[in-house]
Amino acid sequence: MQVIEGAVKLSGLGHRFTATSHWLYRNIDLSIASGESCAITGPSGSGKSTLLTTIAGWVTPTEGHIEKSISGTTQWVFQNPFGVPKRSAIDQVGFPLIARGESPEAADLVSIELCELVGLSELRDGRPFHALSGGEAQRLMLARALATNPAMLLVDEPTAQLDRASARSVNSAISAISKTGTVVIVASHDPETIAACNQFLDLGKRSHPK
Ligand SMILES: Nc1ncnc2c1ncn2[C@@H]1O[C@H](COP(=O)(O)OP(=O)(O)OP(=O)(O)O)[C@@H](O)[C@H]1O
Repeated sequence: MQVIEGAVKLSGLGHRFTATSHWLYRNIDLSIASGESCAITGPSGSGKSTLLTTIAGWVTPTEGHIEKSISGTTQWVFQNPFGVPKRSAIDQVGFPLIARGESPEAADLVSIELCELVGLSELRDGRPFHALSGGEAQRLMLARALATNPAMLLVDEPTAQLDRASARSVNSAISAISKTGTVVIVASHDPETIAACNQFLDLGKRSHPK
């Protein structure tokens, strides 16, 4: 896979939804280089998803700024895997490539390579999406997000619905993905996801100045 150079840098980032509401977070300085991963952790309501959407560019921060010296798309992977139940799992990974005009054969080759990266080589057997376990389906979502070679991958609570063994397989996949050169940022409560990342930001351990 192509290695993408650059970084995502947050400087003095702070957010509150209205001028009178409390600050979710302030004074966040963070730099995540291509090939690195960062876990954003903290209790429910501490602002993890808000920070992810701000990094994606969907929410304008109340203060501070975000500099992205990466070129390429941003992809999201959400907590609940979704796919077309009766289509083969491999096909789901290749959809974004076919949508871009790649041939089915070329899309299959990339899909198989990406499935191997996330520990799903066995999906070559053509099994349908509905036959996957929760952990397999979540890793398939990671593979699909990678199909368009994104510069940044945002992942929201990838192991929240999984047992420990499945969660571990997803955490290994996240670790493998960041090594391909994508900036990976994961919102998570899972200590093993946090340990699988190069750095972490704990929103629960920050003060909330007025
Ligand atoms: N658009 C919005 N307008 C006003 N308040 C919002 C908005 N979006 C989120 N909030 C509030 O901001 C706080 C942080 O929400 P957020 O979803 O970022 O937290 P979180 O840490 O991701 O929580 P969880 O772990 O439960 O997913 C919550 O109190 C939420 O209700």
